[in-house]
Amino acid sequence: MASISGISSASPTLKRQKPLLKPTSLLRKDSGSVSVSFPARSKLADRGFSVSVAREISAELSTADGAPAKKKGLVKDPHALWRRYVDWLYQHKELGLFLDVSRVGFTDEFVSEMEPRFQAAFKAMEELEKGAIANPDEGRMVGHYWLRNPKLAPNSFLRLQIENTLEGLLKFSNDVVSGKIKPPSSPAGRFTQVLSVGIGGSALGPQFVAEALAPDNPPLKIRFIDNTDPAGIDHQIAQLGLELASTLVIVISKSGGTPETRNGLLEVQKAFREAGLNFAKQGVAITQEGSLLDNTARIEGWLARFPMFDWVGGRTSEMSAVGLLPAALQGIDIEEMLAGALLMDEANRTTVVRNNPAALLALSWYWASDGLGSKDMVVLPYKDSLLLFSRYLQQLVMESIGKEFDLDGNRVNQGLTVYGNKGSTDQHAYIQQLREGVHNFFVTFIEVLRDRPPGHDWELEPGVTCGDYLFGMLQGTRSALYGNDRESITVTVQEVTPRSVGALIALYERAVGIYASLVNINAYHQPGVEAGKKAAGEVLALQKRVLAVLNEASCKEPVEPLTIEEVADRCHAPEEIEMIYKIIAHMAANDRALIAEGSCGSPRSIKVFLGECNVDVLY
Ligand SMILES: O=P(O)(O)OC[C@H]1O[C@](O)(CO)[C@@H](O)[C@@H]1O
Repeated sequence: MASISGISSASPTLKRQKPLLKPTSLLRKDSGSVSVSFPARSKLADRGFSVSVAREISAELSTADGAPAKKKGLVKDPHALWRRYVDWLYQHKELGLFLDVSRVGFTDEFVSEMEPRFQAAFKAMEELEKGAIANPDEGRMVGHYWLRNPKLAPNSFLRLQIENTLEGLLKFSNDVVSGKIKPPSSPAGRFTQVLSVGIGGSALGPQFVAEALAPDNPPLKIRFIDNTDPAGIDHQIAQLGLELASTLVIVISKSGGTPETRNGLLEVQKAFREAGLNFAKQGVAITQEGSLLDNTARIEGWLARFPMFDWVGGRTSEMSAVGLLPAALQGIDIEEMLAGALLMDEANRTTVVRNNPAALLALSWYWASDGLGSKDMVVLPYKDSLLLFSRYLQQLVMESIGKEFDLDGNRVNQGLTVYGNKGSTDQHAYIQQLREGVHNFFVTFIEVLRDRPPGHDWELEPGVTCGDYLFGMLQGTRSALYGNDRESITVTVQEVTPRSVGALIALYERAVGIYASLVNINAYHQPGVEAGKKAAGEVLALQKRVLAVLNEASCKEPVEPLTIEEVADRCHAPEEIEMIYKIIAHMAANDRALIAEGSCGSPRSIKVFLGECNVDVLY
């Protein structure tokens, strides 16, 4: 199998004992002085990849007079700043997209120092696009770039898979929208609603795109179940009401075994049964071939199944069936989304950093956060329809970059925190802190030049429209933050269209990939989330033991209420007493356990039993 040149595929766990280099004094950029020293220089420095190298670059970059480059501070002279703006402004003519990194303070020396690392990242990206095992821990190729340009796929089998899936989902969505494919027993005579069941990468892209691009009156309206919260699920089903009969349920899960999604499916199927509806005739699965979900859908004869490919990660799946099918059903032009992404990918293939928008983003992130995630990325789109972009980017960036080990097995605890909502709304919330409070962030403004469709604008005061205010708020905040040494990036698009949204997604997917190479981590796996899933499984297993113990005591004559200590002892899990208390408190809050004595506020006082004895499970 191919592997990316220059990147070791060694298992991270093999070398985890390596000591972490710790700065002996703090890096203080804000105070205008940088003071960092290290107990030892990393052996990896020469390899041009590791986090310790990032620290060294931050610390050692020198100007002609020997002062650290970062000590220079931000350019403030208006003429020099204008020159910097013009010099660094990136424009993608065809997409009408601009990227301004002039308000990030990287120096020319820094850019030169980073050049070899960028060239290595470009090489790695080239290998990835050719089909290298770019996700070594999972032994997987990483192929989301092929989705918008199937000719790039490393073999004709994969190319055909992509093309056939796209063709199939376009036909399916056309048939649903036109009413050729219809629900079996709806008075509407056609599907009117989509209920999407999925979580994480199987929800965030479709949610973002729906909010950004769905027309005011879509052919099918979309709702989401993206959690195992029973009340949230009930709310979605209740909102559908009688329209459940004309709801197309799309269950999305790459693995086909994610518990939250399975629970959502079971809850929806129950609602269908209770309404006397045949779920299979209204169910669609998007999952890997042969997964549990795929097999269920096949055996139960669901309306349709679409593949999720092994080589597409959840957080980069918006241009696969995961994102495209829900979008198409809402009347969104998915071919335009793909075209925008393709154009952006092409631009991101240049190996000249200043002409490569994704590289410019990665460069800015690296500078602003010292290649260590020392500053958070606040994403502020000044456009309501882009509200969910920050939430979408949160997963894309944090699940990709937030890693314990680098590709050489060194413990690095990398990350880049992303949060934000929208402007100017957030100016009336937390931007007070950004301007004046703790300096632990940089901002990305997303600017949309077109305020509203042509012909609808009016001046709400002489010479000023509503959109002018939005523009003014963005520019004012950018200036005010910079005036207080807060760095920012601005991405500008003409309009929020399928093409520009496709381009934005592709821009950030690539920036994440390049940044991951710069800091030498695997962007394409997520070992950390497994720990939480495993622990949740253990809690549920313990709950079953607690139930069995309570059931046995509750089947006695007379019923024997138990203290938490007694339950823990009888479960042979005295060390789990706190968790047992929480399990019992949760069951009591849901009327599944009854408190005979005491109250949950004082755990030692409780005596608990079950309202009913279940003789079938007595052991
Ligand atoms: O599509 P699936 O397999 O249900 O996974 C959903 C999400 O869960 C994660 O695996 C994290 O638990 C994400 O990476 C993924 O997008």
